[in-house]
Amino acid sequence: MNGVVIGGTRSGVGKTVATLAVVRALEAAGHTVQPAKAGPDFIDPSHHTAVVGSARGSDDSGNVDGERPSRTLDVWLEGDEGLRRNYARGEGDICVVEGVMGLYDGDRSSTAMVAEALDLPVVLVVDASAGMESVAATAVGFERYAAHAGRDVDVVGIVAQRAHGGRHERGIREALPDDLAYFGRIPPEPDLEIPDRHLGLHMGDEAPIDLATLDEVATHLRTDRLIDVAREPPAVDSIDSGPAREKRVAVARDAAFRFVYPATMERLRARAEVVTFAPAAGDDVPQADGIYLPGGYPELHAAALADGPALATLRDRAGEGIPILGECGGMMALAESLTTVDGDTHEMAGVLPAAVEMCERYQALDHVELSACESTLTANANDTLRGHEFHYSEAAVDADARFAFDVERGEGIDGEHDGLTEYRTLGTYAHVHAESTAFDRFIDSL
Ligand SMILES: NC(=O)CC[C@H](N)C(=O)O
Repeated sequence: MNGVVIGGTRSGVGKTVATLAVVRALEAAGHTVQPAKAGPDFIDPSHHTAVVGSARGSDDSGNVDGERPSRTLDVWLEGDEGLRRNYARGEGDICVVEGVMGLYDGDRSSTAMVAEALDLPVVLVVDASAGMESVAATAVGFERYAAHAGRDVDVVGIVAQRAHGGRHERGIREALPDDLAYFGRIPPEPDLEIPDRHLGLHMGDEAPIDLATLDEVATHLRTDRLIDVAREPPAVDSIDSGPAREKRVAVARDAAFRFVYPATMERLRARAEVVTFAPAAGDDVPQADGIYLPGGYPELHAAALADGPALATLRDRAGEGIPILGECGGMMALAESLTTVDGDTHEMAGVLPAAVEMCERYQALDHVELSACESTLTANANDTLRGHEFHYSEAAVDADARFAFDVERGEGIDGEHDGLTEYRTLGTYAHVHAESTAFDRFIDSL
């Protein structure tokens, strides 16, 4: 599958809107598009997933999987090879990879590193709201910087963000040197701003960009030129992740439990039967050999969760020794209680000895690395796991709480540890990626 990377000159330049418009423009030209996102984020991919194909986001019955979910490409979490394997499992004839921050920013998994690992060309999104010839100068700088820094980054052209047509656009285009293509513009348009994720944590289907507006914007993009520059990454061998087992894993999937990397679902499905259920919509937990509760927004559905049957069933299953893995929001549902920012406290499953409280600001947002102090559901003793943490809550744990992981990098639950354990239940603030060994170990433990 050919691909392009949409990189930005900085955070907040409008990469997400440019990416969504590129996706729509390519679809309008008859292509099947696989969206992807550099970095570990769950929010931007949800915006991609919501505009791709016929997918129009979720309803509360728990349908949160779009037709072609956006893939998470993170060099630090997956390694170069893992990243290429993940990319290769995408579907479509062209992959559009949205970058993270400014093109060269980030020392663990920058957009430049993702583009290098996949050998994909970079289309640079440059803010044109207050410039014309200087837009071209900026692009030349980003292109030349690669050689200066000894990087294998191929900036092939620009999308001018917040550019008017006519004289403005012409001025930008004519100032570009021959080796930088003009891929079109995003007009200045207030309706295209996505509400700040840090305040409201808007997912793609909760704050959708109006599709008609997006499609109008897409008409200003030069898809023919994008198709010309798109390239295919180096080939990879698929890895054998272990034999399929006659086991069944129940995965919570609804508006409360929605932070799942597509690669994780694929990995689980490759080795076990996966059944999904929607606890926030009143589903009970299906019969299964193991249960996975991904992260999400249990705090927004705390009353529905507390009223439904799933939490009590989780408590019973945990006591029976069924392996249960909860990540961040999933761990919160396994805790004793969850207090929202309004001060309401809801009883949760009561499996893990922690009282979780939502805070006004995010408490952690970064890559994490954990080392296992004991053999646990997702790791053997001394294994290291890489993941991502992003949450507004904090967890107050009982004095005799048992942790399975030391935190080598990141915050974990108390700054030093992650992985609360009781019975065969494990709850982490870390979300681990399927290219780590965690999910294979989980399947092996069933
Ligand atoms: N990453 C997550 O699962 C987030 C959980 C929850 N919404 C919080 O902010 O704490």
